Amino acid sequence: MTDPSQTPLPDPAGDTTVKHAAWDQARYAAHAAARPLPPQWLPLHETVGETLAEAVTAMAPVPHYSSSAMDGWAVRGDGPWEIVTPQPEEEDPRLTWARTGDEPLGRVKSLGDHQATAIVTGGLVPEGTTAVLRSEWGKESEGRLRLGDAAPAGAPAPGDHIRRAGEEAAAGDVLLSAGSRLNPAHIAFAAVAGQDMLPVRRRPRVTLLLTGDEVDEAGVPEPGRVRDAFGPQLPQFVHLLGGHVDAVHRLGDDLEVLTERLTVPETGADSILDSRAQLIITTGGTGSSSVDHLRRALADSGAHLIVDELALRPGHPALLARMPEDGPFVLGLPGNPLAAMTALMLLGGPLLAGFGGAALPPTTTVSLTDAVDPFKAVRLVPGLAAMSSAALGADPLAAHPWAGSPLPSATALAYAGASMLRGFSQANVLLVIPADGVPRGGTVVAVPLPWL
Ligand SMILES: Nc1nc2c(c(=O)[nH]1)N[C@H]1C(S)=C(S)[C@@H](COP(=O)(O)OP(=O)(O)OC[C@H]3O[C@@H](n4cnc5c(N)ncnc54)[C@H](O)[C@@H]3O)O[C@H]1N2
Ligand code: MOO
Repeated sequence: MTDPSQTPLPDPAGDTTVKHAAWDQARYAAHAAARPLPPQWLPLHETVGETLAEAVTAMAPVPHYSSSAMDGWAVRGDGPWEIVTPQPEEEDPRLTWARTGDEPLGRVKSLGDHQATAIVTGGLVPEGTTAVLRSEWGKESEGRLRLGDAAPAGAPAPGDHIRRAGEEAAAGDVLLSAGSRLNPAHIAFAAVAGQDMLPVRRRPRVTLLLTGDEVDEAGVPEPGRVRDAFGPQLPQFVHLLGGHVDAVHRLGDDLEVLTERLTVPETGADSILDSRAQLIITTGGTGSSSVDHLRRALADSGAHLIVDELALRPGHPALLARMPEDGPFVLGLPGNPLAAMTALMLLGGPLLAGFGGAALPPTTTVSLTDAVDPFKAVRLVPGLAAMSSAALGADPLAAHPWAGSPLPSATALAYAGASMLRGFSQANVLLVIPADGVPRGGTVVAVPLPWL
């Protein structure tokens, strides 16, 4: 396999800056920088799509009582059976006294030999019940129940149509494991197992600062202006990576405004140093022109640079910093749209996973359907891989390097310039293409996009 980075990984505890980080150094340093936030308990209906922080166990046996699976009769022993009916609750005279006559009379609590009592699906079976006879197979007359003509020989077999308490799970059984991405089926099962709230990974609060005087929010812009590629999608992209965007500010290109936004003290409803914001993502202004102010604003505010530029294209001016005194992290995404997306994947994804206490998001290995030309630097190229998310985390080369199983194939997509989105719009991975290029059939690392 062609591995473009043989450089040592940074010390996560170090106070150093990784300059010109290789793709894997960037991921590692960003992941190691975040301290996991404590899990958050949410009501069941708010947990779909969230990641379970701890295993979920059954609060009680599932099902928690033995019940009938059919409408019919609970019976004990062989027929014919004497039909018994519910009697008033004699122990409590107030219940008998208050009855109007139409109300149900409680239930038959136990059956003697050759007794039966009517039961509906889901009904609690009386003690001593040996089977449930479904309504189609029984015939009632003069207080007795017999097998009808439709009943097969031997019906009902012992245990027929009884859902036994605990047959699905015992109390304390692990039903869902930590790290599961919760779907509606998980929630339904947790509910019947008696859970009301689930512990999920906390999503760090993210503030977006979108810079650029030339950016329009709608329509087709005049020449010289650009349509905003970030505002409409970055909150959702951040959500897919494990964060929650709760504030978006558009700043234009102004050093003072940017510095103020990065450093306003923790007062006022509009503050971005509000204790809820763990990460500030900026777009644009990472360069060194007269209208690019991010680096200056960070230096003026005493921020520490964790990653200073990436040794690849597009995305090279990206940075990851931290405001002083354990303030928020600052992820500086370049203004070029594809450069911003590659930097978000290499720095933002791992950082947000680290906040959630999750492992570094896996990469995988793919084999290229076509050759890719050399370039002056390592490139991240949008790619379309013939694989599903099920294959992730099970990189065939990493798991079984000796097995020689076929790798998923991937195609490097065209329109992959730093300012372009056409290739990215068709991609499900970012391919790490070494500067030497790759021959047809060559293997490369693929960084899965969160919609793979
Ligand atoms: N002399 C040099 N110039 C540039 C270099 C360099 O090394 N030397 N690097 C180039 C690379 S690579 C990148 S990436 C960009 C970095 O740009 P900035 O982060 O400073 O971003 P801006 O200058 O503000 O904008 C760049 C480009 O992106 C467009 N942009 C900005 N915001 C948006 C948005 N919300 N939606 C769509 N497009 C946006 C902006 O209009 C510019 O076209 O610098 C290169 N230059
Ligand atoms: O590296 Mo720039 O970030 O090519 O787009």
